[in-house]
Amino acid sequence: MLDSLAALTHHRDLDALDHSLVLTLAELTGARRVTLAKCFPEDSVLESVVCCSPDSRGAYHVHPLEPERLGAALGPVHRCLQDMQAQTETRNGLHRQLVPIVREGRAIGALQLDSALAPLRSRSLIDGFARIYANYTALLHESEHDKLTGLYNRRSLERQLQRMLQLRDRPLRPYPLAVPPAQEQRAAPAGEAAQVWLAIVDIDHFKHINDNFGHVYGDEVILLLAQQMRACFRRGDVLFRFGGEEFVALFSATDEVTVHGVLERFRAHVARFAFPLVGHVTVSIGYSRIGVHDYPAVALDRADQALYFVKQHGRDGVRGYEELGACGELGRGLAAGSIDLF
Ligand SMILES: Nc1nc2c(ncn2[C@@H]2O[C@H](COP(=O)(O)OP(=O)(O)OP(=O)(O)O)[C@@H](O)[C@H]2O)c(=O)[nH]1
Repeated sequence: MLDSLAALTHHRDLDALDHSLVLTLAELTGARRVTLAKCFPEDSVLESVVCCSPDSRGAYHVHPLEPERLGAALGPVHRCLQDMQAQTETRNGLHRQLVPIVREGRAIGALQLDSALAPLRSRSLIDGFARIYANYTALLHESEHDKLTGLYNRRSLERQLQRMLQLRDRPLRPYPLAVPPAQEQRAAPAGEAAQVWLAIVDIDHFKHINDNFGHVYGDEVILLLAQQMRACFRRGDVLFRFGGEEFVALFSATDEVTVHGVLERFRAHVARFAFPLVGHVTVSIGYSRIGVHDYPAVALDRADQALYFVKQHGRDGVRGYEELGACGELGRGLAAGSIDLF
C-alpha cells in the first residue's frame, strides 16, 4: 500500500497521476472497473473521464473516455458530484461505490468502483485515495497557477502545449453545453484537423494605470482582465498569466480567419468593458500558429514579434505573425520583442 502511495505521488503530471490512481485502486481491490471523472469546479461540467478495467487474461488497462459520448452512463457520477455524497448500489450482483473528490469545499470529481466483491474493505480504500488525490492535486494546482488570477503560470506552458499538440489531430467537436454563438464557429466538421495557436495579450499603457491609480487598482485590472479572458475564450482553451500585465492563450482552431475573429472579439470586448475607477483599458494581441515540432520559445517569439508590431502601430489591435509575414510587414524596423523567452 505504501509503495502504491509513493508511486502515485511521484507523478507531477496530472494525466499520469489520473492513470496511476485508477490502476492502483483497481489492482488493490480487484475491481471490475475503476473510473475517475473530473469536472470543472465552477459548474460541475465533466472535463475528463479515465477508466481502468481488466482484459480477458485479467491484466488491467487504462482508457481515457470522452465525457460527451458517455451520456446517461454518467448519471450516477453527476448525482454524486451534485450531492457531494458517497453513494453505493448493488445491481445484478455488481456493487458500485461512488465517492466525491472534494477540494476546498467543491467537488472536483468522483471516483467510481464497480466490483463483484462486497464493498467492505474497498470502501475505506476508495475514501482514502479520494482524499489523497484531492490534497495532492491541490499542491500541483498551486505550483502551476498564478496566485492573483488563478490562470496557469508561465512554468506550465511547456506541459500544456504538449497536451494540446497531442490533442491536435482529433477533430474539434462542440462542447456539450451551450456556448456563446460566436464561440461555436470553432467547432470544425468531423475529420477537419485543428491547429494550435498561441496568442500573447498585453495591457496597453499599464504603467500609467499603476502610476495614476496605484498598484492595488493595477492588480484589480489584471484580475478583471483574467476574468474577461475566461468568459470570452472556450472552456478547453488554456490561459496563462505570464507575469506582469502579460497573458498567453493556447487554443485550437482550423484556420487563421477564425483565430483572428476570436482574438478580435476579445480585444473589442475589453475595449468596451468598464473597469472600476480606471475606466477603459485596451489590449494589444500578437499570435502565431504552433507547429508540432516548434519549441514553446519559438512560438512565443513569433507571437511576440506580432505583438510588438501592434504596439508600434497604435496598440489596441490584433495581428498574426503569419499574416504579417505574408504581407511583408514583418522585419520592417522590428526590434526584438518584449517578452522574456527563458
Ligand atoms: N499592479 C501591478 N503592476 C505590475 C505587476 N507586474 C508588473 N507591473 C507593472 O506593469 C508595468 C508595465 O509597464 P511597461 O512594460 O512599460 O508596459 P506598458 O506601460 O503597459 O506599456 P505598453 O506595453 O508599451 O503599452 C510596470 O510599471 C510594472 O511595474 C503586477 O503584478 N501588478
